[in-house]
Amino acid sequence: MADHTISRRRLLSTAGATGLALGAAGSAAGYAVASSGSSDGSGGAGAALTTLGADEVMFHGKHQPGITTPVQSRGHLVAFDLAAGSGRKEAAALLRRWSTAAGQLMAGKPVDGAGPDTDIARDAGPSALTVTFGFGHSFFGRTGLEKQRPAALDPLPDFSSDHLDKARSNGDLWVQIGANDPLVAFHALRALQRLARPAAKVRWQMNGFNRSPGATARPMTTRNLMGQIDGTNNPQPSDDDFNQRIFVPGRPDGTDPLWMADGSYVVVRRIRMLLDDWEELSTRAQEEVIGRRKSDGAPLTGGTETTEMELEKTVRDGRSGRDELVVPLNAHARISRPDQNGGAAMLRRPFSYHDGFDAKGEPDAGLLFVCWQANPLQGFVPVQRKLDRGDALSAFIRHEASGLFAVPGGAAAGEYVGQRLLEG
Ligand SMILES: C=CC1=C(C)c2cc3[nH]c(cc4nc(cc5[nH]c(cc1n2)c(C)c5CCC(=O)O)C(CCC(=O)O)=C4C)c(C)c3C=C
Ligand SMILES: [Fe+2]
Repeated sequence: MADHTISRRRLLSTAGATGLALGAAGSAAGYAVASSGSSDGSGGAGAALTTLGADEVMFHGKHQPGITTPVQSRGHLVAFDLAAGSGRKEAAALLRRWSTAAGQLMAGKPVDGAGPDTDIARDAGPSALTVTFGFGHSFFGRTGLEKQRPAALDPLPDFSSDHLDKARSNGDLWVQIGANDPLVAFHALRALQRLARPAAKVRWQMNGFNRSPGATARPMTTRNLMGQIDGTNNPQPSDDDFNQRIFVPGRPDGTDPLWMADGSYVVVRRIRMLLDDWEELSTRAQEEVIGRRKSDGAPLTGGTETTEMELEKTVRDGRSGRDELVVPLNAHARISRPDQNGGAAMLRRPFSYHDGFDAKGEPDAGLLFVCWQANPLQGFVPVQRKLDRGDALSAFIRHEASGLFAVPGGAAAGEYVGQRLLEG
């Protein structure tokens, strides 16, 4: 996380009054320093860009950006299919174009690979933009690279509660864009879509959001559209087994092909929330569905958000006179735990979405569930199998689209993402 992010705020503040360094940083980054004077103290001529626009994430690195990067307030998930006649050569050229553009975009620079820059992000800083690329199962057949297809990309099993739309699922290539500014995010989306031509075209696209940084008095875990604090018990980079759980080893042990070194597998699910039904429940009933308090995310057994859940704690039920578990057996946060799933764990990094209201007036809204793991068979799959069988939350959600993608390690300077696969 920290190794990817440098704060331009810090860069600009240490540049001090020299002007030269500030100007150099500003022009190298391709964003303008505010030039309009103001008499109300809100920012005068030459005021530095010191808000969240200045945050920059590095494109080159061991892992691709957008995995351990703090989740941004705006996200675009896009799948592309290679065009008829496009094979390995065209795919390699596309990944090269995309990687060059991603590096420019993440540095806040204009992109000119598909004609002049659109100017959509002009005046803005990089705003913590990240661009992440992945390969779907179908990519390998299209490019004659079947032998390089990881076993971990085998299609996910069917789950009994699935209502999947095939047209909005899977795809040859996957791109995740995240930024803390909607114009910066759309600028990247448009640039990458233009650069895809004529090799590939959009198969599906989903737009998501999270809370804006600075919207709360202190940094907090974000809330989802059911109003719950969501993300509390994610694996932390400081955990001893974090890398082992989330990333393919730097020297794959034979389970994964070499080109997946330092990569990860991402499962993407568009999960609609049945909000009209959910909002009929009392707060207490909603809390029992999850097993945590809505107000502060603490387990129902007490404490604060980070207090360990007491799975065996009981309370005497006034009506039946029996001792009942405080956290019900089918509570979502109980049954999704690693210790209830043979150690299976994943890094959840979702965006909320809202695509308007349907003919019945119900919101088409929910979670673009994005989770990362070294192996989906030791992450998403066993947990979703368990949830599919008996999650109290199931009555209030519907899985509508699904994707599984292999996300290779980060590109070194001068390299493009996937080069070891496409030129190996
Ligand atoms: C298969 C994996 C999971 C799906 C699909 C999923 C959907 C989903 N989850 C919420 C809300 C919450 N989930 C919480 C915890 C949690 N969820 C999963 C997995 C899936 N969730 C895991 C592994 C965990 C962590 C369990 C643990 O170790 O404690 C929580 C509690 C707070 C937290 O830890 O984040 C909430 C709230 C929704 C709304 C949803 C689908 C729309
Ligand atoms: Fe969950």
